[in-house]
Order: sequence, then C-alpha cells, then structure tokens
Amino acid sequence: MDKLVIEGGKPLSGTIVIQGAKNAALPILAASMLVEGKVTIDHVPKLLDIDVMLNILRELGCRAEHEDETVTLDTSSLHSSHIPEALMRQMRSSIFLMGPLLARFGEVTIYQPGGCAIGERKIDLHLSGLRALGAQVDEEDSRIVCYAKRLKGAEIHLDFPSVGATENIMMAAVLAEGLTTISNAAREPEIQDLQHFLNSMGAKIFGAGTDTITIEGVEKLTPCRYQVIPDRIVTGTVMVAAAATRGQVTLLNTCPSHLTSLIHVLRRTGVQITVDDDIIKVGTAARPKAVDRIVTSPYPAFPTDLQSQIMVLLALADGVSVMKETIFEGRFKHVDELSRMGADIRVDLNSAFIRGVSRLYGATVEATDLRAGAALVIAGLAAQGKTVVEQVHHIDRGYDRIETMLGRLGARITRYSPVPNNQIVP
Ligand SMILES: CC(=O)N[C@H]1[C@@H](OP(=O)(O)OP(=O)(O)OC[C@H]2O[C@@H](n3ccc(=O)[nH]c3=O)[C@H](O)[C@@H]2O)O[C@H](CO)[C@@H](O)[C@@H]1O
Ligand SMILES: C=C(OP(=O)(O)O)C(=O)O
Repeated sequence: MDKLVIEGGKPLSGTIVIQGAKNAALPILAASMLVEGKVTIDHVPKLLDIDVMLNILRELGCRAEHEDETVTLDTSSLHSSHIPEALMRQMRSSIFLMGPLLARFGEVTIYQPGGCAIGERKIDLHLSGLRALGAQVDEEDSRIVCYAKRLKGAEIHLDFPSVGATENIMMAAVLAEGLTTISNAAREPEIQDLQHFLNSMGAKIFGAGTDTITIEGVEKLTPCRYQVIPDRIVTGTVMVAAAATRGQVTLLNTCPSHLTSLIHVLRRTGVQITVDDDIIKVGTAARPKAVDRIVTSPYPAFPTDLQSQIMVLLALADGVSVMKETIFEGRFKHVDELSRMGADIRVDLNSAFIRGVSRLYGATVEATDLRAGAALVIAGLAAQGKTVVEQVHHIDRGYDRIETMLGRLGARITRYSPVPNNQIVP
C-alpha cells in the first residue's frame, strides 16, 4: 500500500485549480445508464472511485474511456444489469446503479455495497423508495434483486434526507409513468447537479436544492455533454490546510455558495477569507481561535465530510472546541491518530472535545477512511518534523493525487509505492 511522507512546518502559498466533484460525478456516471448512446462528461477527476465505477460500467457492457478529465461513455452495448458482488463491494457508490439499471432493464441484481468504515450505512431508504415506485424487491443474504416492468410515479417521504436515496429515487423515477414527489429530500449541491444533468438529457425534474423534488416521468432520454461542478469537499480541505499551516492560498474553480457553513466557521477561528465569483482566497498568520460548538448535519449545515479536516485546525486553536458528529457514528477514527501527533482530544459518544495545543509533531499514522486520511495530511503539513501517512488508497478515493495538488502550493509530500520485490520507491 502507498504511503505519503510529509515534511511539515511550511505555510502553504500559491494558487490552485479545484478538481471536479467526486460526489457529483459518481451519480452522474450511473445516471448515464438511463440513456442509449454516447454521453460525454467533463471535469471528472482521476480517482480510485471513478475507476471502480467505470470498471463496473465496462463489466455491464458499456464502453468507457477517461482521458484527461473527460469521460466518454457509449451505453448502446450495455447488456447486463447484474453487478458482480466483488465490484459492488469496492465502493459505496455502486448503489447508484440500482435505480438507473432497474428503470432501463426492468430488473437489476446488486449486492450490499462496500465503502469507508465510517458507520453502518444502511440502504433501506433506497429500497423503500423503489418499492414505492412499484418495484418488487427480493433480498436474500447480501443479494438484492429488483423487478418492475415499468415503474410508476409515487409520493415518497424520506424519514431522513439521505443523499444517496434521494439520488437513486430521482434516477429511477425519470423513466417512470406519471409524477413522483420526494419530500424531505436531501438538498446537497450534488443533487442539483444530478437534476441539471438529467434535465440536459430531457428529464423533467424540479426542486433539487429544496426539500421537495418532483419528477415528471418521460418515455426516453437523449444523450448529452455535461460538466460536473467543482468539488466542495476538496475546496474545503485545501482551505483548512491553508489555515492550519498559516498560509495564503487562492483557489480557482470553486462554488463559494456551497461552502457557506465552512466559511462561517473559519471566519470564527480568525482566518481571513475573501470570495469573488468562483475564486476563494484564504489567509492567516495567527494562531486560530477555538469554536465552541460545530454540529455536522445535512446540507446546508456543516458537512460531515469536512469534520475531520476542521478538527485539525481546532486541535491547534487557542481554547477548547466541541465537535458533534450526527451523520456517521464511526467518523472519529482520526482522533487516535491525531493524538499520536500531540493533539489533545477526548471523545464522548458522538462529541469530540478538542483542547487546542500550540504544536503538533510528526508521527507515523494510518488513514482509516477518505476524509480521516485528508485530515492526517493537513496535520502532517502543519506539524513539526516528518509525518508518514499509511493506507493512502483511502485518500485516493476522493483526491486526485493529493501530494501533487498540495505540492503546487509548496507542500513537501512524497509518495512511496511498494514494488513487487518489496522495495519501496517514490
Ligand atoms: C457519494 C456520495 O455522495 N457520498 C456522500 C453521501 O453519502 P450517502 O449517500 O451514503 O449518505 P446518506 O445521506 O445516504 O447517509 C446519511 C445517513 O443516513 C443513513 N441512511 C442512509 C440511507 C439509507 O437508506 N438508510 C440510512 O439509514 C446513513 O447510515 C447515514 O447515517 O452523503 C454523505 C452525507 O452527506 C456524505 O458523507 C458522502 O460523502
Ligand atoms: C464518505 C464519503 O464518500 P462515500 O459515500 O463514497 O463513501 C466521502 O466522500 O467523504
């Protein structure tokens, strides 16, 4: 497994262009299976999760290429709606294929998806949504088979505004007969992006970004070319890294309105942020101030996907901060790793109490999941001395070569990959 070696203690400085959003690109690639023909998606980052999605699509018979940041798909030769269990388990986002394949083929066979070990991550809301649209859903052990000759529009209320369930139901309902309404829908920007993409192919979806989404079923979609939105979590990660190293960074290709909650928290810590159109500038030379209470919740509240990164800044702040995680019960695994670097953090149930220290120290630490790994990279950049981050494949799920991206801002990070004869080479 790859590892990153980080020489800490240097403020980040310079300008960087933000990659396209993983969490927008993955459902959009899955939604492309609803149409027959050639679809082109621009600004798709080169990530492990995108590779897994493209491999699944190829396995189902779709032609898929990823050159630079453009994915070209030809779905005319798609011949199967049975996703092999081994591929299903490689990532959580394989679940996004359930709705589109069911709508296109009238049946789909999937297995329980895999993903980061951040919590239980049930799929009951996805399944009850499809049942409400008229699908028969048979579950046997980890295998799930769904049938429906043609889905029928329905009124669906989500008990929790699940991002994935909202997206799966939207995709399934696009080709259904009649009107579907999703109430208590998730409001994340990636859901709006999915609506824009599907509507570019002729779907009739309204209301994404609010808690009520309506989908008027259509008979057929037409292929299109589409560009995914900037990644708000990568943007936020770089903003926090700039603040934690007390640097000055300019970020291009951003959507500042998607990051209102982070900008608010960073300003409370004393970090200077200016926003102009799609540009965000972050800078500080001072020690951050503690923030009494941050609670992760569905958008537009503070995102769970930035919880571990902001915790690094708070670990260096003057005073005690409290972070409450309400989305994933297993998302404090970075705390033990940060403690090895000198952080003073106590976890009680779903709250972390962070007593800021004046300095972190380099150590060997393990990325336990995607965002925990990103947080450890930030900690390594801010720490005194050398940090080794192991299990980098978790980080590669969501960051296109994090060491290259941060290297453009002066970060000193080297990747070491094992080679077959057990030597380690950069
Ligand atoms: C690819 C993608 O877009 N991933 C994001 C998506 O994940 P994902 O779509 O998996 O997240 P959800 O919004 O569905 O999950 C949120 C909560 O709802 C629960 N739940 C979800 C579905 C379900 O059927 N039953 C159920 O109980 C989950 O266990 C979790 O506690 O939103 C999360 C929350 O913002 C982000 O952290 C992920 O980065
Ligand atoms: C948890 C995440 O992703 P996924 O839902 O793909 O596991 C994430 O992007 O932080």
